[in-house]
Amino acid sequence: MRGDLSILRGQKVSSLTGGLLQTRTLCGTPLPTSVRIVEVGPRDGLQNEASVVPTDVKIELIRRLAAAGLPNIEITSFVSPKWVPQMGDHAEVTRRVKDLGMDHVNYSVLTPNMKGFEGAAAAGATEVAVFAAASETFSRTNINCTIEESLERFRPVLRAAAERSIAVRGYVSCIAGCPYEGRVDPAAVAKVAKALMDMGCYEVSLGDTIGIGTPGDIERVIKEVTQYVPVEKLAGHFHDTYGQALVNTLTAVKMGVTVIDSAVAGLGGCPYAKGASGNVSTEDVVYMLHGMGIHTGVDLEKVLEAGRYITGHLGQPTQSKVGKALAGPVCDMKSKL
Ligand SMILES: CC(C)(COP(=O)([O-])OP(=O)([O-])OC[C@H]1O[C@@H](n2cnc3c(N)ncnc32)[C@H](O)[C@@H]1OP(=O)([O-])[O-])[C@@H](O)C(=O)NCCC(=O)NCCSC(=O)C[C@@](C)(O)CC(=O)[O-]
Repeated sequence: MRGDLSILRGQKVSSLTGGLLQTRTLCGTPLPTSVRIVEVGPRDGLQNEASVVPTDVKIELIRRLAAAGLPNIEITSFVSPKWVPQMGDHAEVTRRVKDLGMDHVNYSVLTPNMKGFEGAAAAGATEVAVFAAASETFSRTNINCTIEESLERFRPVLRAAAERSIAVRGYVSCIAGCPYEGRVDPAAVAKVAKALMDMGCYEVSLGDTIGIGTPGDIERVIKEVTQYVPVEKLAGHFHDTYGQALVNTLTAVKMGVTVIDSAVAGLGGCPYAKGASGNVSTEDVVYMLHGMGIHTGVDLEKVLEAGRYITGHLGQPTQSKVGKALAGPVCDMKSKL
């Protein structure tokens, strides 16, 4: 028997963009009224799985996430199938989401260079994401070029995207630490974030790729980055390797970040950051935000169902604390709350 989630349902936001009107507080800190969640499970979640998930399963997962009200879903990446075979069906996934009839959703795909962008555009992508890093060694390991070279590769992508009215999001990886270089200077993060904004990204997601940062680190990085990029243009992307992802999410939200990346069932990881665990789970983020009266427009029960669907397929337990709690005896307590 599952707990009664009815009090969490139906918290629709009138606008699916991040809320700027701050009416709630936490320990005296104003909080946003709404947060936009970017679901990265189908891409970040499945790129690191040992086996390649069948395209039909990916499409069904995306359908369920869209039906849960998630406004943004990152569905795949147009990278080399030799490097990341798990995303080798990128063109088919991109084409098939259009048949789902979920017009309220922005579907985005990763594109590291013009070859990726051309493939994405040919498959009908309407939003792409370019991804850089704040660490040289991670950049070389992940995308086989220096940070500067990666930015040079992105410029024509941004130009071509503008010509075709395709929106471009930017990522900066390793904002708190690098698996090869250790601690990363917030100034290095700010430099890359500013470069991505200057070339036309509509938003930059700050990725704690290896989940090593604590709230103090996240505060320092956001303070540094917001000297150059307005906080409304930032998203937080936190992995949970050290159990800090949810508290780092809260730290970002308290600092005014109103866009949070998360993955259903806490799936995720980067093939070039071995040992890093999944993203903060969408279920846990939605539970926390709704509990604080912050709207997301997401139906928690439906995300939980999507989580059960994909973990059932993968034969793995969910990494979502809420998912685990509601599958166990705690659910009886929850229904009495
Ligand atoms: C970036 C490349 C492609 C450069 O790879 P490369 O080998 O340097 O590229 P190249 O230009 O030298 O070309 C070599 C071969 O790759 C092909 N190629 C070239 N570009 C593409 C492309 N776009 N799509 C498909 N194929 C491509 C190209 O056609 C050629 O094919 P060949 O002649 O050998 O048959 C490669 O390094 C790669 O695919 N890397 C994988 C990167 C990746 O997917 N990483 C995981 C996602 S990032 C992440 O998870 C972090 C994030 C975003 O979540 C945020 C966070 O948590 O921090």
